[in-house]
Amino acid sequence: MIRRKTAMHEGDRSAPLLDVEGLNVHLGHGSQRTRILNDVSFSVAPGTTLGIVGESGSGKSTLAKTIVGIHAPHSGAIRFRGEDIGHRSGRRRRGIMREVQMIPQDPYSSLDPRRTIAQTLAEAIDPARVRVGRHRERVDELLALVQLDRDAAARYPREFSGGQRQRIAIARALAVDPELVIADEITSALDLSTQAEVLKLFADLKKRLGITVLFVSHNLAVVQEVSDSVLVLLHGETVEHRSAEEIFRDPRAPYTRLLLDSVPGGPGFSLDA
Ligand SMILES: Nc1ncnc2c1ncn2[C@@H]1O[C@H](COP(=O)(O)OP(=O)(O)OP(=O)(O)O)[C@@H](O)[C@H]1O
Repeated sequence: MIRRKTAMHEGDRSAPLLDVEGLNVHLGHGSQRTRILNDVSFSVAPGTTLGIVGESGSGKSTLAKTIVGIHAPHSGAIRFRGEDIGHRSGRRRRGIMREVQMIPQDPYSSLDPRRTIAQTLAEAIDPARVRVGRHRERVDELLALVQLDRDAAARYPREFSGGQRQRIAIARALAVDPELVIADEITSALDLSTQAEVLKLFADLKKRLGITVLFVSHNLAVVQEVSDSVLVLLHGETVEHRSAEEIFRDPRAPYTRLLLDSVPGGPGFSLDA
């Protein structure tokens, strides 16, 4: 059964689920090694969404990948439910990582073309929570959650459109009942009307399941639709980090204003579109 996450945090709603402090990340090798993230700090309360915005190359994906353990921090802390996971490795880190799921950017390359949707989803299901005999039931439940028919289970990724594939990628991320979902540019590979559909689904799921989300996008208008607070990155540094309402009503940094001005059709991308 899909749980509603916020119920788990009734007792400590004020404690952040994710708390990043003074994060520095260096990438590359030898003399090519450069600082990609510089002293980045933020925290995310359970059940809320932090939008992370910035132009291409600002370090958004590096931040997401460092949180899920693909890159190691040079210094600083990444606390998940109070435990510093940034420098952890091995079983404990893998255990925590099941609770943090990333939805990748490109639904065309993120699904294994040789596996049916049922196989892809069943593989992601947590064996500790769902008995093998109940996998099919759980696959159906996940498909329903992302509004796909049951018969999608027996089909292969090539039989689906980009938007449908991204729904499947969302279902796969939700298969383990994660506490934190990192959505990395989940709509950027889709056309405009499909973007709106996937965003609407994602926003509904977020509300229904009470999951905590890091929503990464270069598009401030998209971020506005789904975020409670926003972190604006430029060249790996924090430009602005405030509530979404404040940032959109009164952007302080010139760079944030620039991002808002560059939104096609002006700010206010609507999920009702
Ligand atoms: N593995 C790596 N080794 C060296 N430099 C890297 C590596 N990955 C990313 N970079 C550099 O880090 C900077 C930030 O890249 P990153 O992908 O995090 O930005 P982004 O904001 O997510 O942009 P995009 O939306 O284009 O992915 C870029 O200058 C990029 O060239």
